[in-house]
Amino acid sequence: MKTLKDILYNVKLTSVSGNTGIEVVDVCFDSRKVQKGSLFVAVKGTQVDGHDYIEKAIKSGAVAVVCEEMPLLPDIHVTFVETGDSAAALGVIASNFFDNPSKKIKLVGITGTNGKTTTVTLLYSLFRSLGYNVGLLSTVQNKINDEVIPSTHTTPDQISLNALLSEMVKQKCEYAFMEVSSHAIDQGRIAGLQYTGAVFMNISHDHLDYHETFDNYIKAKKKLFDGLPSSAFALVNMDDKRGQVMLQNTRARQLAFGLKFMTDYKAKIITNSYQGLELDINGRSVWFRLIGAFNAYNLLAAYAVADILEQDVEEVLLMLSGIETAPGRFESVNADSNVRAIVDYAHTPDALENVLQTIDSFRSGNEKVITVVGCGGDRDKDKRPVMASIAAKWSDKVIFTDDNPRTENPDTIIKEMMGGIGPSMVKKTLIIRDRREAIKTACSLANDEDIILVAGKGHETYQEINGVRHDFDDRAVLKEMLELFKD
Ligand SMILES: CC(=O)N[C@H]1[C@@H](OP(=O)(O)OP(=O)(O)OC[C@H]2O[C@@H](n3ccc(=O)[nH]c3=O)[C@H](O)[C@@H]2O)O[C@H](CO)[C@@H](O)[C@@H]1O[C@H](C)C(=O)N[C@@H](C)C(=O)N[C@H](CCC(=O)O)C(=O)O
Ligand SMILES: Nc1ncnc2c1ncn2[C@@H]1O[C@H](COP(=O)(O)OP(=O)(O)OP(=O)(O)O)[C@@H](O)[C@H]1O
Ligand SMILES: N[C@H](CCC[C@H](N)C(=O)O)C(=O)O
Ligand SMILES: [Mg+2]
Repeated sequence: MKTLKDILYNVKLTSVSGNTGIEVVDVCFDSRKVQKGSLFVAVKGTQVDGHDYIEKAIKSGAVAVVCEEMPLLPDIHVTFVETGDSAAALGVIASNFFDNPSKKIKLVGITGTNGKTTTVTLLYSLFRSLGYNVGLLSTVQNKINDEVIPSTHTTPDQISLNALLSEMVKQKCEYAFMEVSSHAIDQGRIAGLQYTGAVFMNISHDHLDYHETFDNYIKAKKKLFDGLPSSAFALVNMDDKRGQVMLQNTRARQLAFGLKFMTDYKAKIITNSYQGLELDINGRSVWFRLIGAFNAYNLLAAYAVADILEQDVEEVLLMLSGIETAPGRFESVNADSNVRAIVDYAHTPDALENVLQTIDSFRSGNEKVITVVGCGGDRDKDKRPVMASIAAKWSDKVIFTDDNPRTENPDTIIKEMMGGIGPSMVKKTLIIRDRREAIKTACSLANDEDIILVAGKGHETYQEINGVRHDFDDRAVLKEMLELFKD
């Protein structure tokens, strides 16, 4: 059992009222989860202010409260701790509560608009095949060795994150590879963690609903590198013009990778086809199973991390060359059909353009490209017309459909997408809101050798409408429809 004093170690406090020697059984930032003996941390959120729930938390048994403003609550005999930043304090508290697991494992964080899941998944698989005990924290799933723990976020909250890392330590994991989202950095979810290294993949248009400006989005990502200790490494993609920006204020050892300039880790694409990628990496030529030029960056980043972590590079390349793509990332759907069908998680303009350009570069004759795509509700609205225009530009036929409308009116989302469709592109555009019907239509329109891309949901197995997740899997529906329309 820990005392409040133990778990406040290294937390920046502005004042304390009450006894810090009391025992704390649990740490909560949600009043609804408080039990007798909990510490409640009041965090200001995007929807509500956790400070409004302090009284409720105390009624439910909280023995101590961490907050940014002392509430005016008379006759309440709990300990109050004031801090300038509750979310950051929660990170440090959660680390202390779980005995600082990030100091007992080699933790590597990967950030970037696109490529995080792919790269952490490559690293997880690579280090497993090299014989290590490994943890994974990703959008698709969390893993502790071979055990799968479903993930709710790309980067979990402070408590879930440290609980997972602590379990990884218990299961003797030597390495943990985690995705670090910009939301997580901004919300203090990674505060208090000790990284062995961090990787920057790229930055492009996304999440402006949350960060409001692109500059804020860059600054959020940079904070990961600014917070690294001098013992860590900071590895950045030099082909992205913000790679250098990430390194500006870091104390960590600086390393770079890229395809365009001479850097520490350099790759050249020799062959890029549906069979995979042949790359020259630092002078060695190797075939990989992943498809698309963008995946050269993910493979190169994984290789660089493995080398920095002092793995045998020959063995690393051998193992990496056998690893499959992450679920829902340029995943081919195999059906008894002559149509080529791909499911991809492209939900940003850059990702969609990369995937469609890749498909375009593989065309050898008159095969048509049919794209089914939508944009998520309660997310960046500005990317909608841009994604629509990219989809139409690179496709012969494009079908706009629903993708997790959440609490928004799906017709409004599609209307905003249509804002990116000029008169010359209207005739190749169809609107079929029901995603199953949209995929069915794409399959009915496709002839032998044509290519169908279903973009935006990748590994997701649901369609979220008004808080309810209805079962839906692009891969399963696509397979079913391809078989329905096969010759
Ligand atoms: C917009 C956003 O990021 N929201 C995250 C945020 O919630 P919030 O700030 O909206 O919280 P809030 O509802 O305002 O509540 C504020 C505080 O009051 C507390 N509260 C609230 C109600 C109550 O009755 N009692 C109570 O104590 C809450 O527990 C919270 O501490 O903090 C919560 C706890 O960490 C997250 O679960 C939640 O993620 C929501 C569900 C979400 O959808 N987030 C997405 C956008 C996200 O984080 N995505 C990134 C990946 C993006 C990408 O890279 O593509 C991710 O890392 O997953
Ligand atoms: N290095 C890359 N550069 C640009 N686009 C990429 C890259 N890697 C993958 N993509 C595209 O982005 C999509 C998402 O990839 P991935 O899931 O690896 O990214 P992510 O950063 O984890 O995304 P999220 O923010 O949703 O967690 C892929 O399906 C592909 O279309
Ligand atoms: N991590 C991203 C995932 C987007 C996936 C897409 N299917 C959507 O729902 O918009 C987000 O939460 O913004
Ligand atoms: Mg991800």
